[in-house]
Amino acid sequence: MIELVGATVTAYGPPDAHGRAAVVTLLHPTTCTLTERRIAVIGANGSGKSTLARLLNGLVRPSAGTVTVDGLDTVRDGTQVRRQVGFCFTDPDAQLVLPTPVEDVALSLRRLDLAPEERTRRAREVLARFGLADRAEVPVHALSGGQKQLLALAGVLATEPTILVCDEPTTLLDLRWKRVVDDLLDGLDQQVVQVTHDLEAAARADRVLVVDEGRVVHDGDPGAAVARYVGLMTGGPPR
Ligand SMILES: Nc1ncnc2c1ncn2[C@@H]1O[C@H](COP(=O)(O)OP(=O)(O)OP(=O)(O)O)[C@@H](O)[C@H]1O
Repeated sequence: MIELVGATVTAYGPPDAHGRAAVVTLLHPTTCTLTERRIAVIGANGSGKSTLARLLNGLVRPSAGTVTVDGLDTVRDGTQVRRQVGFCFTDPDAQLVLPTPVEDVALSLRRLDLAPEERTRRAREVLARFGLADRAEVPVHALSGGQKQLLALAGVLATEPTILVCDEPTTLLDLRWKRVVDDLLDGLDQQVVQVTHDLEAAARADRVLVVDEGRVVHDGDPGAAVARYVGLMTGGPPR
C-alpha cells in the first residue's frame, strides 16, 4: 500500500536577471492511499505526473509531507522501498546499461546472493519468460524499441517487486509493441501504477489520478477522470 500524506515537491526555477532562482512547486500537497491493483496517472505535458510517479519509489524526495510503502518511508528506508517498488522509465535507454540483455538482467539480480553462473542462468530464464530468449547475447543497441522496453521491464520485474511504477511505458512504441507491453502489464500480479497519455489504458485502470499544474485535480473513477482530462485539454492552447 502506497500512502502519500501532504507530499509536496518543490525545486528551484530558472534564475532571474540577478541570478536568483525562485522556489517553484512541482507537486502541491497531495494526500492519498493507493491500494488498487491498476492505477493510472494522466494529465498534460509538464503537469507533474512524472514527479508524482518518482515520489513513489523515492527517486524524488518530498520537500514536505511523507510517502510510505507498506509503512516504509521513501526517504528513511529508501533502499528497502526501491526493492519493493520497481520503476520503469519511458525511454528504456535510460535504464539499460550493459552491452547485452543477459548481462543487463543479471545486473538487476545482483542483490540476490547468487554465484555468477546461477545469476546468468536466472537472467536467461527471465529473458525466456519475456520472449527474449533468442536476444540474450544480441547487443542492446541492436534491439528494436519494443524489445528494449520489454527488456527494461524484464530487468525490473526480475527482482520481483511488489509494486511496479511505469512512466509512459508505451509512448515510444508502435501499435504492435504497445499491445505486447499493455498485455504484459495487464497480466502482472503486482500492483501497477502507470503514468500514461493513453486514455484507453487509463480507462482499463481501477483508479485514475488526473494531475493538472502540480495538483491532483481528480482521483477516482476512470470514466469521469478521462472526461475531466479531456475537458482540461480542450480548454485552450497549452501555456
Ligand atoms: N528537478 C526539477 N527542477 C525544476 N523543475 C522541474 C524539475 N523536475 C521537473 N520540473 C518541472 O516540473 C514540471 C512537471 O514535470 P513532470 O516531468 O513531473 O511533468 P509530466 O506531467 O510528467 O510531463 P510529461 O508528460 O511532459 O512527461 C515541468 O514543468 C518540469 O519542467
